Amino acid sequence: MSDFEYDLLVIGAGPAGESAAMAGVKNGLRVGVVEAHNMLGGNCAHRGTIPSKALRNAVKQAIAYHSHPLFRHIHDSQPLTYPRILEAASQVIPKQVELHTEYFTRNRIRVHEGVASFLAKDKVEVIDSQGARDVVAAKDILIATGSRPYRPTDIDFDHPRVYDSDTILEMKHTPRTLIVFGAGVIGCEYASIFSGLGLKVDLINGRERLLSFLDDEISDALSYHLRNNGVMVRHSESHDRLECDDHGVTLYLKSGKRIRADALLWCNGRTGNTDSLNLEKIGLAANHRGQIKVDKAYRTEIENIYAAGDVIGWPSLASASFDQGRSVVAAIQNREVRFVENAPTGIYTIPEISSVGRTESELTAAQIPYEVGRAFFKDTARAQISGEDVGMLKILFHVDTHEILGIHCFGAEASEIVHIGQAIMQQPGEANNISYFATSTFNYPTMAEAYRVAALNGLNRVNRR
Ligand SMILES: Cc1cc2nc3c(=O)[nH]c(=O)nc-3n(C[C@H](O)[C@H](O)[C@H](O)COP(=O)(O)OP(=O)(O)OC[C@H]3O[C@@H](n4cnc5c(N)ncnc54)[C@H](O)[C@@H]3O)c2cc1C
Ligand SMILES: NC(=O)c1ccc[n+]([C@@H]2O[C@H](COP(=O)([O-])OP(=O)(O)OC[C@H]3O[C@@H](n4cnc5c(N)ncnc54)[C@H](O)[C@@H]3O)[C@@H](O)[C@H]2O)c1
Repeated sequence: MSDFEYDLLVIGAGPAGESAAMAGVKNGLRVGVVEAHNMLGGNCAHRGTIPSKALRNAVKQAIAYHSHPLFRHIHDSQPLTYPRILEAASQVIPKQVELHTEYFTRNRIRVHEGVASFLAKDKVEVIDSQGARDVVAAKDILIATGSRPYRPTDIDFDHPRVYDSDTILEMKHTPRTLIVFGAGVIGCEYASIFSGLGLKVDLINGRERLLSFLDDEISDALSYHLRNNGVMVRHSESHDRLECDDHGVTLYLKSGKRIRADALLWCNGRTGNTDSLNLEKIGLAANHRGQIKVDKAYRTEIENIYAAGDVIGWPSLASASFDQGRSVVAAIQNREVRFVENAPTGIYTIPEISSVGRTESELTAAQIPYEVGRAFFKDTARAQISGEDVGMLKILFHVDTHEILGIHCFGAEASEIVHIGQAIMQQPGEANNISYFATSTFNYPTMAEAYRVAALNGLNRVNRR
């Protein structure tokens, strides 16, 4: 017996779950959603993408204000504290919740508030915070439960000076020094935020270079600018132990180094939210990172159960999750499914980074002859006017066909700028050609000018051969 019945039941109302629910309703399915949190938006809106981007924006505005000659005469006696920027940044969350709630209301999608766990392949129970229980049945079920920070057992996350990317959003003071352990995307973004706020930051990287999936030149630029902004980047390190006391933390690294700071932000990895789902009941297992394996139609090993978003692991992006959710509905309805790959990267460090397509190292390894066209932001009128002149756009293209193979950018608005190139790169056949940028007229002054400069730079190099 069940209390509710649907065509599609979505567990989790983050980007993957929400987009699947919307696509389901628009395509004629009866859709129900289960969400453990008492507000919509998922971890994306409450703990991940949105708060971290809002924090960064607040810090960037403060940096611009303090460094702009126009405001130099204004003396702000109040120091900029973390709680102050957190308060400013937090204002976006209720707006996000309102937006997401409106989507569900307008599309008349019922949201069951509570934690879902499987009773059978087509049935889940939902227990709410008061202990009330509903049984919900559906032909197809999507697991879109997202992820949370990975917490190794030897780190005391209950200590008031130890944070992860969730609890840092509750920090009530402004440390003077901070260790950011883990230099993945989250670690690099938070290192930028806190160094922008004036903290002395030690960024501990387990690998030999920062964000090694990036083009080497961009990764090197990030290291340079983080260091330039006061971040001490330490590569190839791993932790031995962490000692905490009333005044701070001491991190002992396996290399023998000992680093002392007022607080530690642990940013090393994420775990899929699968432990509450009772997957054993239906014969489904998650891997050691709590992630569920899917095929290219986002189907798990059980035919009517799908998974999307962070719970399936790579690429673990809100951008990809939105598209994966829609793809799940296409799969359920036997329409053509887009497996989401080649998502651009948009990394909100200071400076910002974005790229799409292949890197120089990948093209070299694949023995594809390419040429490089570069434009430096300092040489564009728009960047000179805005004063944000740190940055570069780099276009990689095939030396014979001029097909664009990769676009790599760092500097202000890089994550927007990359889309101009992406649009051309995704054109079929010969329409994907760097000459587009040399033969089109762009608004001036804009950052699109960088594409023209980079294209001409690259084509001139080919013509010199
Ligand atoms: C600090 C940080 C910054 C980030 N920045 C970016 C960025 O700039 N750009 C980008 O593209 N991505 C970014 N990401 C990644 C992005 O936030 C995630 O990829 C995205 O949120 C994943 O969406 P999702 O739908 O899988 O789930 P989530 O957003 O994780 O939501 C899952 C939902 O499922 C619910 N849930 C879990 N278990 C159950 C259960 N058993 N029953 C009912 N409900 C349940 C949870 O309450 C939650 O609301 C960032 C992540 C972090 C942590
Ligand atoms: N701007 C953005 O696009 C943005 C911003 C922040 C986060 N994110 C997404 O969030 C995800 C997580 O970011 P991140 O910085 O934590 O790291 P990451 O994926 O780079 O992981 C950091 C380190 O932790 C290890 N690790 C990961 N999960 C683990 C687990 N469960 N157990 C043990 N070790 C584990 C990894 O091997 C790696 O060495 C990324 O995949 C990223 O796509 C994106």
